Amino acid sequence: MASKLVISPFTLAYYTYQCFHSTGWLGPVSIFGYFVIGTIVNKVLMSPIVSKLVQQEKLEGDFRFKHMQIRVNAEPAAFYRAGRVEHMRTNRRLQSLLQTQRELIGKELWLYIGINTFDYLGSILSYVVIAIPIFSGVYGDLSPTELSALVSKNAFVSIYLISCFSQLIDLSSTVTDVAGYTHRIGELQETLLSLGRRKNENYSEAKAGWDLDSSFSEEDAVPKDTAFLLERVTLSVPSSGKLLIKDLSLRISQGDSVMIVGNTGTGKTSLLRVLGGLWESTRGSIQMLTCFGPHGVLFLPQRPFFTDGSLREQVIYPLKEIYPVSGPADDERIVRFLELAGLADLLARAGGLDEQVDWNWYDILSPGEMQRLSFARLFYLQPRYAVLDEATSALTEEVEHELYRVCLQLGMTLVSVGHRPSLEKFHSWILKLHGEGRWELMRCERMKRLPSEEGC
Ligand SMILES: Nc1ncnc2c1ncn2[C@@H]1O[C@H](COP(=O)(O)OP(=O)(O)OP(=O)(O)O)[C@@H](O)[C@H]1O
Repeated sequence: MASKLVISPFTLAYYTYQCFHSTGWLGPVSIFGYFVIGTIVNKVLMSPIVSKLVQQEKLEGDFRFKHMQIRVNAEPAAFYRAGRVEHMRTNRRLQSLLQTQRELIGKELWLYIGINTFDYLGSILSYVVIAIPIFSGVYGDLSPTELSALVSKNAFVSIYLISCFSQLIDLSSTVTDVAGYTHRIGELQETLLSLGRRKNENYSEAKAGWDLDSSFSEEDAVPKDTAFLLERVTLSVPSSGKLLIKDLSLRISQGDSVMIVGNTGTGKTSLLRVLGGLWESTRGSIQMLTCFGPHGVLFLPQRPFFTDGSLREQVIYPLKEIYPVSGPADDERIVRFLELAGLADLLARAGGLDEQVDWNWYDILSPGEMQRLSFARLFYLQPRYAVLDEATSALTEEVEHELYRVCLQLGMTLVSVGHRPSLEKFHSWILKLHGEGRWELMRCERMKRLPSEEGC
């Protein structure tokens, strides 16, 4: 397509000149007029195709997403006996995709008819251009031999000029495809750019990336052993504006583990999202003063996350390579942490640390095992601060006790969201969220209540 577009202006200019030379002004003017009409008709036929193509791409994405959703949730859907309803819903998406594809084909049909008609009439036009001067007597004084030589020369030039235009018109179908895809990609880019521009001014993060030796300058007023500093933070749900926390001031420092409690929907996970910089606070400032990563801050989300790959890759995630050095020492550490997490048998099930398994980790692990594996990862990465969002909800109190004990033994300061009172003993502070912006901060051992305005 690009080569045709680049070469076309030169061939058009050359054959326009040749055509003018052979047939006078009548030839080029009628051919150019024909091209203008063809372009207008094509434009009218192309416009609805672009928007249909964008719609088709969106529906195709929705259908693939639904397909993936069923694959991932096949077991829960089977427990609900939801085969029929899921089949109906998936079918509905497929039908709407097929309907759009049919409409697209219908519109493309008219475009193809337009293109072919233009090609067909173009070849007739070339003979009309040649015939007019002959029948109007311009070449009346030529002998039949001279006339046939002239006709053959003129025919070549005008046919070639029309064919140059036809090639441009033939590009219409390719142009509509490119325009549709470009439009869709443009929409994605605009969304990403607007997200990038909406810089979170209330949030600052210590050196991005996995900085293992991060430290702060001496002049820094905040002690080096502080992970988060929140000043009068107000937090609302972005989509609905529902107020969750109002004017929260909090400092989370080394050794001062905090447990966040509260009813369902009061904003516990949302507060962690704000700490992690995923959500913006409505007001106030949040500083993450310790870098993210091993020896820094690590988040354990409510839903465990596993990647594809070997058991080792699950444990060291999100490190790409084995840190600090590959080899038996690292293998021993991983095995020891798997044992501490209560997953000694997993090594045999996976066929070793580096066996490339062909299963989906979500399918072969129970919810409790997933949480245990997440803890094995935490033990391996050994952050200074671990932010745990209901990370032991599928485990018994005894197992929970053991895992938390190991975390503290490894020197981690914890920020946990949890519901069980048995967790309190691992924390120095309890932040209780009451909803609608209200909260209270309590010292854990003595449960000394502090007024909302004071920080930790
Ligand atoms: N991605 C989201 N988009 C819009 N609203 C959300 C989103 N996630 C949570 N919410 C809403 O924000 C409010 C707080 O949710 P959050 O997950 O923080 O509650 P929680 O206290 O952690 O609850 P739970 O104890 O059930 O985990 C809820 O009303 C919830 O519906």
